[in-house]
Amino acid sequence: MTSPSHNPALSSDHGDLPRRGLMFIMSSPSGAGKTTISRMLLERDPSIRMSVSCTTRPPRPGEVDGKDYHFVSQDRFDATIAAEEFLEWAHVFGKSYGTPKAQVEAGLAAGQDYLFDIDWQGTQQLYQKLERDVVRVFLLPPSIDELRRRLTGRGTDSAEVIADRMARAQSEISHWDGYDYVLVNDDVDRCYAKVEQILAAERLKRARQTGLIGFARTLMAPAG
Ligand SMILES: Nc1ncnc2c1ncn2[C@@H]1O[C@H](COP(=O)(O)OP(=O)(O)OP(=O)(O)O)[C@@H](O)[C@H]1O
Ligand SMILES: Nc1nc2c(ncn2[C@@H]2O[C@H](COP(=O)(O)O)[C@@H](O)[C@H]2O)c(=O)[nH]1
Repeated sequence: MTSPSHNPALSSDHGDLPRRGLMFIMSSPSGAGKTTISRMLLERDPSIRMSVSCTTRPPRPGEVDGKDYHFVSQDRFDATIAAEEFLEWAHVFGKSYGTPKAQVEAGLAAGQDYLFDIDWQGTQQLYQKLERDVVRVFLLPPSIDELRRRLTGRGTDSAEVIADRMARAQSEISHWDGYDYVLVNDDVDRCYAKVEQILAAERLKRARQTGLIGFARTLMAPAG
């Protein structure tokens, strides 16, 4: 039911104005916890949707095609690049990863928020293309030893893959200053709470509130 004080320029009784969606990017060295925090966010916040990437790496145990990634051949990946159907793509750890364009562009205009688990190269590309829509968050592990423990403890990768990811961790970490927010993922719940706060504040940014001009006009119109 509409409250007596309801202004029809508001999109809901909660005082929300129509707004453009945002692109919430989480990056980190492998094993710092992006997937863990992303899953919590997707479970708890129905207003954000995962941008599912394409990759040429094989699935890990438990990963589902179309949910965790679109697992594709290198030929298929290359054809998608040629057709300009990626918003961004990069080589990471010897494999190809890319963000499909299709759903994201239309969704943003309709107010849909998207979550991206992508590396620093992809983050730079998205920032160059869609700067105003992008929110960049970088997760750091509390220590390098803890990062190794997490990669080993996850139990999904061979010793060779873990060694490769550890060898690249410091170079990944060197990109921390290309992000808007940098969080140390020491305790999962504490880190998640900070992510939630960032998302809440970013959603309220004036520039995203496409309904603001019209709403302010209704308030400034001469009383009739
Ligand atoms: N704050 C934390 N404390 C302890 N363990 C954690 C924490 N955050 C994540 N982990 C654990 O660390 C391991 C790696 O986490 P996760 O898979 O989320 O990392 P990732 O950054 O997504 O890695 P990748 O880039 O390789 O996909 C998992 O086993 C996860 O349960
Ligand atoms: N530039 C992009 N990077 C991506 C994308 N999808 C994932 N990633 C990053 O790759 C590494 C490795 O991921 P993993 O699942 O194999 O452990 C990690 O840093 C991801 O953030 C993408 O579409 N574009």
